Amino acid sequence: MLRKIANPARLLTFQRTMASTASTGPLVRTELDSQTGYATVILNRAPVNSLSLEFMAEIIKTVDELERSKIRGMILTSPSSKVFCAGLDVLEMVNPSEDRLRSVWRNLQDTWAKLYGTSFPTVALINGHAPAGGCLLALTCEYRIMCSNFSIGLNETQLGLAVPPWLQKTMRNTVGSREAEIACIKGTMFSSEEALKIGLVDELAADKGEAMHKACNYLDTFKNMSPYARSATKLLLRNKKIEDMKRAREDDIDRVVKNVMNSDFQAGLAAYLQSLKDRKK
Ligand SMILES: CCCCC/C=C\C/C=C\CC/C=C/CC(=O)SCCNC(=O)CCNC(=O)[C@H](O)C(C)(C)COP(=O)(O)OP(=O)(O)OC[C@H]1O[C@@H](n2cnc3c(N)ncnc32)[C@H](O)[C@@H]1OP(=O)(O)O
Repeated sequence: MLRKIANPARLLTFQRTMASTASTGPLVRTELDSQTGYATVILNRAPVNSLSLEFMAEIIKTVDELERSKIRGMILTSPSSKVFCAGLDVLEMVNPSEDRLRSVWRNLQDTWAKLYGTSFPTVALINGHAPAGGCLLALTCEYRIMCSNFSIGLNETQLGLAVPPWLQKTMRNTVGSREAEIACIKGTMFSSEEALKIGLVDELAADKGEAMHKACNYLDTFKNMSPYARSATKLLLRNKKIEDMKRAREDDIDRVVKNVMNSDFQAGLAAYLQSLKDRKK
């Protein structure tokens, strides 16, 4: 839970330390298997794949390129041994300029929409923790395979954030209304095993190798199917939700701006950032 913080100077130290953490190589790497036509998309923003404005722009660009390349399937994963994606870059929420905050939120909406509406089949290979925005990325995929001993969930309320309607709906479609309602309100983080039990993930794997094997198995189920029939059906199932999000997107952005610019939220966020640092001591 969030605590109030008395000393804003501690927050500045945290900001500097996190901003100095650089990724090596491109923010998103893609490996294409020319035999199968499957692309592995590797989220590559060290140390925890937190979603900054620029990182989300790269993800969107990558999906656009994959659509143009007519791939047969996508596996979304991380090079880390511990973290799939740690959610939004929390620094994007620390005293942001309103313009940047609006752009961040717009990019998050677009990242969700782009991944949710791909014509090709998608698998999330969740080889590490996936809180908040990390769970969002996994939920956009058609199928989720998670390695054991990690956690996943929409823990936004624990951070003082409301879960937007379009994300609530995605969760509802995946785990059912009752589980989604309780999980979103409480901000529950599920262990891999619990996530399997409620249907938040479809399969577990002992390690990344096994998860990759299972991911290819899922994609192989479409090998002899007309890509047109497959994608048309998927888009008929999903397009309305994307259109609904787009129709309400300005209200959604206004709500987030109000939420994040609020001084109580900023105080709570400072305490949360400090608690992340303290965990390491
Ligand atoms: C901008 C507008 C936002 C408005 C939002 C409004 C509504 C949103 C509602 C729903 C939509 C979806 C959006 C959700 C919001 C979010 O995603 S908020 C982020 C939530 N994520 C977390 O709370 C995760 C926090 N991190 C952890 O729990 C752990 O780091 C981990 C992921 C479990 C990994 O643990 P591990 O021990 O391996 O690593 P460390 O903890 O040592 O972390 C390494 C390093 O990375 C920094 N870091 C961790 N998480 C983040 C992050 N999300 N953003 C930026 N940086 C992060 C951490 O501080 C360490 O840094 P160092 O001390 O400098 O080494």
